[in-house]
Amino acid sequence: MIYDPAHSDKKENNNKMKIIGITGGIGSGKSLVAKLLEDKYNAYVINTDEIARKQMEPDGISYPGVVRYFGDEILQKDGKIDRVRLAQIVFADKDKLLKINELTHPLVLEEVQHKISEKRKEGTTDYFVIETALMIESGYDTACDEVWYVYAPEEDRRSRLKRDRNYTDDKIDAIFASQSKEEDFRRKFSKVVENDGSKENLEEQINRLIMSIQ
Ligand SMILES: CC(C)(COP(=O)(O)OP(=O)(O)OC[C@H]1O[C@@H](n2cnc3c(N)ncnc32)[C@H](O)[C@@H]1O)[C@@H](O)C(=O)NCCC(=O)NCCS
Ligand SMILES: Nc1ncnc2c1ncn2[C@@H]1O[C@H](COP(=O)(O)OP(=O)(O)OP(=O)(O)O)[C@@H](O)[C@H]1O
Repeated sequence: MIYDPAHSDKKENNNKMKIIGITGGIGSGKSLVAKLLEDKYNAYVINTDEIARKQMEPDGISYPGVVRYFGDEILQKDGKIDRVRLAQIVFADKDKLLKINELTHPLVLEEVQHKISEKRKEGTTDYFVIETALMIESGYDTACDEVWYVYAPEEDRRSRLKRDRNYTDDKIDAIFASQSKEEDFRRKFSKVVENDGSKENLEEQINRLIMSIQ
């Protein structure tokens, strides 16, 4: 069966807006899946990396707490947070990673919840999509009707990150080590998108998952 937005009953009743969490390790293809949902299924997508980034800008809500804890060594001359430096610190030290999570995730979750209410009120969105690598650590899944885990083999993710973002092997290793493992994701989330084939194959899986939503 193919999804047909014209016959979707969700448009008439904004309470039916479904909240889908898209998770998976770095470079697994979450953004690609989210983009497909946006383009074909009238979805509105938010990305928690982007929210966290905005909130850590000098006028952002988490900036004071992060700077208080990590000190001037993470600041650039212009007062902005030096993200390269901060990444070196948190991805090399588990306690510091936990600390940055503690300082940022509750504020990101608040913003996510605020956006959900806004979109419910507007009543024009069928699917509200929360894209995050940190579904398990952050508890964003508490806001979701269902969560899809996007899987891709580590070697594919590594080569995409090197090709598209110029990441080094060391940076990739540090981030892989800082995130939940495949078995953790599979244990927690039963709906899986296997992103180890073509884009067409990905589209078919997404169509099937959308059709399975009650
Ligand atoms: C460490 C920071 C400064 C690096 O910034 P940078 O611009 O280089 O990278 P970006 O934000 O795009 O993240 C790169 C990748 O790292 C991964 N990642 C980011 N934060 C975390 C984290 N806390 N734990 C594990 N992986 C993470 C994500 O998969 C992301 O795709 C930044 O990621 C950050 O502030 N992280 C802590 C806040 C956070 O957890 N944000 C993510 C979702 S709420
Ligand atoms: N099936 C695929 N075939 C080829 N390239 C792909 C495929 N899936 C994703 N990619 C590419 O791999 C890169 C990583 O994908 P994407 O940005 O969607 O991952 P992500 O999970 O959102 O990463 P992050 O955790 O950093 O947000 C992108 O450049 C994307 O275009």
